[in-house]
Amino acid sequence: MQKQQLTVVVRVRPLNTAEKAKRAFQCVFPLDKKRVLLVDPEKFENNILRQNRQHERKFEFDATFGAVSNQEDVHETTTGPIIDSVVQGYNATVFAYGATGSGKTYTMIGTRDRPGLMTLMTKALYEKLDNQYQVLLSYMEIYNEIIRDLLNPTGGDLELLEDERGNIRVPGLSAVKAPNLSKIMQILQEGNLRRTQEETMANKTSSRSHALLQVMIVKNKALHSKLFMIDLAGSERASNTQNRGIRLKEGAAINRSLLALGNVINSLASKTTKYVNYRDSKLTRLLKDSLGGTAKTCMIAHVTPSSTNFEETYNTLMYASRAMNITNKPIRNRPASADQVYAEAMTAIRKEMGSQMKNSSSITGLAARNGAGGAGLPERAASRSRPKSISRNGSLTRAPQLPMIRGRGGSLFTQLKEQYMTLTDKQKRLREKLMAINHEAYSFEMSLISKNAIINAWEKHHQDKTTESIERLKQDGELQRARLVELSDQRTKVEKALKKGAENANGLDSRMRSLAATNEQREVVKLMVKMAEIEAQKISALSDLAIKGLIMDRTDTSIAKLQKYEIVADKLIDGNLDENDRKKLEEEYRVIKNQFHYHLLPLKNIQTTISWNSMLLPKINNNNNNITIDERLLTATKKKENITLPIITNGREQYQSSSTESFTDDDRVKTPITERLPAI
Ligand SMILES: Nc1ncnc2c1ncn2[C@@H]1O[C@H](COP(=O)(O)OP(=O)(O)OP(=O)(O)O)[C@@H](O)[C@H]1O
Repeated sequence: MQKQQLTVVVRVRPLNTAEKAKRAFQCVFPLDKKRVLLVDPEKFENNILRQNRQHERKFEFDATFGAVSNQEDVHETTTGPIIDSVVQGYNATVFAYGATGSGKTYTMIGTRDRPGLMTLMTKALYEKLDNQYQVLLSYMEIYNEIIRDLLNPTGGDLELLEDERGNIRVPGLSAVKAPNLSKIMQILQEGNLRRTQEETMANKTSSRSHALLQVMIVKNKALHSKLFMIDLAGSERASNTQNRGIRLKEGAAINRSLLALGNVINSLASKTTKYVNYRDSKLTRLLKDSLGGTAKTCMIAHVTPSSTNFEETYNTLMYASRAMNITNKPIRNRPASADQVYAEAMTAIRKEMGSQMKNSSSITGLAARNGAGGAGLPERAASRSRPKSISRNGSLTRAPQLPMIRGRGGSLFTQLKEQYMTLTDKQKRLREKLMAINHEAYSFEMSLISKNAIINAWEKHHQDKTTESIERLKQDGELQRARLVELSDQRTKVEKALKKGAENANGLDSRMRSLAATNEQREVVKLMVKMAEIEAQKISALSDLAIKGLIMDRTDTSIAKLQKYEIVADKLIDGNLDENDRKKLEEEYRVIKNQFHYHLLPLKNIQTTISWNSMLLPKINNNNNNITIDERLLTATKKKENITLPIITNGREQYQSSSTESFTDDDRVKTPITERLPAI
């Protein structure tokens, strides 16, 4: 188990009293150390939907734990070996997956009497590290794609940044030393109380967010290794189609991150995929340097044994079992992705080209043996010895001319072909790099536009005052600006290399065309050029998609900000507040209100923002360097921007008439929202 990169284990918790009261019975049975048996409780019922499903199914994992296994058993078998890797300097991630009430929090956090893996693993780390190492703990949650510090609840929403070495950072996230076990337990318990929770049918205190404990091991002031221990949100929420409103949004966010996590694990386990897309969710972006590479990953899938939860259990075991299959047979079981289809097509075409080239060289060889076009043979000699054949009208004619690749000319064509293919691969890698740079830069640009607008609006009206959130916006803005400068440099370099590569490819293309002596060779050249073009188009399309994804993220965040704004407005209206509290709340209200409005600005500005994609597909994109956003997206954005925000006057919420709201975007930047707010 130690050598694998991805370990998948399953834990089945005991049947609880509520389940027993409902006369639920056990439908999952651990068979031995690795296998579990799932029995369909509706076995004897005549359910048409289940007729084709197996009634009993065995699943095999790296380990299984039943009701009699305790926290130490799980730790010793599963996560204990991971600690050794972390001590050696490798990053690692352990995550608990499963439906609500299946025991994820119990395994990861546990109780005071039965501490979970977060405590046991941290304790094991302490025992193995000497005093030249420092251990720092951070505890955060991701709820609806928003990161919050669970150790500092007043810290607001946190951003994700990636430095030039690819290290992921969350500026503003607190990191504390935890000298002993009871302190770790205290941190976890307190943090957990701050987690977004809600009562579900299966669990009174169900966690609706992903909770991440990050343990950083520092040696000589440098990061030695990083360990993530994650209690994921319940997977059932992701698949519940009855959800509406907040639950629907919550489900969509959970679904998205669990799907993204699954995709990342798929790609990492595949031997053929070079590009791993971490960007689809905050969760995977955050884990970028702790999943993959030499990092160890362990998934602990959780199920309840209860017959009443059969569907969830079935889904969880299938998810875990897919992860297992990937580990054992990486290529065969991997779902076909666009990349894989492309890679396979490329291999097929290469093979085809290879055999075509072999044919042509064997013909050439024959021709050479016959003296036709043989090295050093004069053309006349070659034509003299051409074989003759009988024409339809019976007269003797010259046989069709054999390929005329002369000696060294034939091998030169092959060499050029090889060079062209190597260059195509190199261009592909450069384009992928450029795509990643574009994506990161674009998200920073959007974020900076709104940050600047909020700060300007604030400063115009409160020159002498500042708030914590404004300070944080400024600090984050500085970091983002610095990163943008770096990205811009990187982009210039990559673009230069791409341009040079394109020139070389053109040169090779013309030389190959002039050397191609047969239809087959001309066909090969055409195919290779076409393939290179398709490759460029594919990456360009992927890049546009990724940027559209960013825009969607942004609208999602704006909705979350609107919800926050509503909460503060409600407090202002309802609360029996004293003067101090009211003042504080009003300030917060203004900042959030500005945040909501200005957050949407970049979505409109985007049409005039120069695309960072210019070099991804020069031939097609050169005439139109702007990102084209599809109409639907713009209409959706417009609709959201037209939301009229209420004004709080004397503790009452009032809506402006539509005429006062009819300002242009430029007005909006110049005239901050605070200016249009009457004094409260
Ligand atoms: N292995 C176990 N042994 C004993 N009790 C357990 C075990 N696993 C879970 N439980 C109990 O089952 C209940 C639900 O567990 P828990 O809160 O850990 O579920 P969860 O998967 O984290 O749920 P949610 O996703 O809703 O947060 C808790 O009361 C917990 O103490």
